[in-house]
Amino acid sequence: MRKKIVAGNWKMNGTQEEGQKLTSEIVNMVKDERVSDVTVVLNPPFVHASNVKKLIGGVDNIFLGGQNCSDKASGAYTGETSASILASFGAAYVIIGHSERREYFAESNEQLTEKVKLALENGLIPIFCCGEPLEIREAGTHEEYVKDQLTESLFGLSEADFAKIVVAYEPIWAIGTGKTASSDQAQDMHAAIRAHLASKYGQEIANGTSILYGGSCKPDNAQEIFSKPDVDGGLIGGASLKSRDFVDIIKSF
Ligand SMILES: O=C(CO)COP(=O)(O)O
Repeated sequence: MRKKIVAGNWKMNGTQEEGQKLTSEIVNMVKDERVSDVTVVLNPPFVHASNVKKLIGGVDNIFLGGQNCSDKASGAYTGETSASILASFGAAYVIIGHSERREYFAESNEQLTEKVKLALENGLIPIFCCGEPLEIREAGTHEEYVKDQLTESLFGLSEADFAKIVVAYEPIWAIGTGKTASSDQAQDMHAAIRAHLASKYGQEIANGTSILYGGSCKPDNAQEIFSKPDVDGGLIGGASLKSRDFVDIIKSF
């Protein structure tokens, strides 16, 4: 059985007070409503790490994650946060290769490989993002595009390392646009991704890899998307900033 995961990506949102309120509300709802069969990951801006870690303290299925980490281990890289620093604050996951990082910070597939390696060396589980822009979807070459992203960043990993990776498919045209992929579009891509992983790492590892969908996932479409056989959860942006919506998405399996 693959792990079911719902991860909230707060992006660059939330004051200290807002982050604490949001986290407390999510923790209370998850406890009160006995949501225990889904792994929940909160990925706040780095400075929230201690507060969030403290607040999720007693709940077994809620974890702290980062939205990014450096491709360097340590040193004079002003403004960066390393995988080891993140791990020392109690993080268990880290998002790597989000399309906003690729686009606005020009992150290359090679740099993402370094980030993945450092995350793994420090005991963090990478949530590796892939996904195509609109023009690629319209040209009908989206499967090749996404497969290439995975091949270039991940296929140098050993089997043991690859088996720890979580993949998130986020079509760029669906992020923050209110335009979600249909559940069939998500399923088709997730199945293609799994087949691609199997071609390199074998069916058993591919079958054990959780593949999350991201892009305008909301309480009213999550159930339909999560019902698909190759969709193992979601990476949630906007709706992860509203505790009720986020927990309703978690409960959509
Ligand atoms: O980018 C996303 C999560 O990483 C998705 O964002 P939205 O849910 O706001 O579309």
